[in-house]
Amino acid sequence: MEKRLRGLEKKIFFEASEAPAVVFEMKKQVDLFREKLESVEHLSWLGLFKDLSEGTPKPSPFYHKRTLHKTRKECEHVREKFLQMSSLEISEEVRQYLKTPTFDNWYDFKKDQKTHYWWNLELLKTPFDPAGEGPSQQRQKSAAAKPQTCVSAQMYGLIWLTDLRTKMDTIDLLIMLTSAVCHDLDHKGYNNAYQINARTELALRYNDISPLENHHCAVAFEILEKPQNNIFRNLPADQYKRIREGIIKCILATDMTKHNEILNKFKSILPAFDFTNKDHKDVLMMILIKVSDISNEARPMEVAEPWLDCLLQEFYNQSDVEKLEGLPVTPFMDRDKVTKPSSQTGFIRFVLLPLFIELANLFPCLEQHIIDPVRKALDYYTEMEKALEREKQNRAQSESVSKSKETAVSAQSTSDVHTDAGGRASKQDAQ
Ligand SMILES: Nc1nc2c(ncn2[C@@H]2O[C@@H]3COP(=O)(O)O[C@H]3[C@H]2O)c(=O)[nH]1
Ligand SMILES: [Zn+2]
Repeated sequence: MEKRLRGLEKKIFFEASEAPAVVFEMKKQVDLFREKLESVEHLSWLGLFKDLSEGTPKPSPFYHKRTLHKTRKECEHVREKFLQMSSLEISEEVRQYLKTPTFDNWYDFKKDQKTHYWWNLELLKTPFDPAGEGPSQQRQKSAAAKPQTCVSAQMYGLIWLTDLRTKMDTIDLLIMLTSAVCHDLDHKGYNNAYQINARTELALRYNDISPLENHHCAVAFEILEKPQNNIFRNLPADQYKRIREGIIKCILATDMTKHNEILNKFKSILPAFDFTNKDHKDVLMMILIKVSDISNEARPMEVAEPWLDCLLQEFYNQSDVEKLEGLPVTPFMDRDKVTKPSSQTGFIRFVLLPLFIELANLFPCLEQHIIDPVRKALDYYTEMEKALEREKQNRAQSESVSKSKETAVSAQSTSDVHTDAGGRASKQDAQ
């Protein structure tokens, strides 16, 4: 928003040489909004919260183009929180709740004494980074920060709902859960298309091949390389190799440009799906992380919608930056082309449902948990889309009515002038 405002301001300066009062008013509002984000602790998952007493420096406007490193003090602070949480006992009630796909990431867990530390989002802001100086999660700096919790919780829920513990090895489950936690580490808030078009450091490093996903994965292993972080350090080498291979496969599968390829592979093996076949299991693992990754609409509306608003902000922000930097504009992110309902009806019809339906072919029990809520969301956004369309038509109609009224009034006054002048002229002629 700030960038957009700065762009508009530049344009106005060019055209009017002085910015009108409304621009200053908007700037004031943006400052107030930023202040709120920086000072309200429960919004800290957005990554803008500043503990002013510690005097945290402001991120540079080009923070998304470089990698941030935590200071030792920040790392110690996170480690302390991590240790506090690790020693917390989780009640049976919470355990059961976490097995359902209704996880509410907006819930203020701080109010709930039973879950106070465990779900303190501070941990989830920096998963697996209790002591090292690994790169932080940049996406937390973007408005659309998606706490890794949602995806990990969805994966955990899916494992329980489908009773995967009886069908797959524990190692496979460990791979899926770890991948879910790490799948968006240090997300830049700008997608691969942007990375490639803007020739960012990541695109250069990974030769334009899934730059973000390669980065998320590399960051995960960079963190795990430190012995104090490495939760797999006691495993034999062959198992570690299998886990590393599995995590890389799962995280790379979250690149949405691979969506059709993976889904088609899954469809082709479905009729004879075999849980003892490694290739089949590998594809299923990729499908499960993909489902978890994009399953926001499977959550209750009051949980899903605020997250979607953040995602759209991220989209609009990227397309604004693309416009400002003269890069190709990603169409589904363009604020002039997409609205919330149009974005969702398209995404649900063409991406979500086709994927979820195939998974439910293998696990029919999922129908009620992930497909029914997504269909409801589709109805909701279809209605919203229609209402917006009606509103647009009404506005266009009333604008054209008022325009034709204006034309009629000006035509009338012109003809009055003419008649008046004509009248006087004929009077003069008579005289
Ligand atoms: N329009 C829309 N896109 C989504 C939704 N959920 C996930 N996505 C997209 O799917 C992508 C998955 O990877 P990312 O998290 O990087 O970015 C995500 C979004 O671009 C959704 O509900 N609506
Ligand atoms: Zn991602």
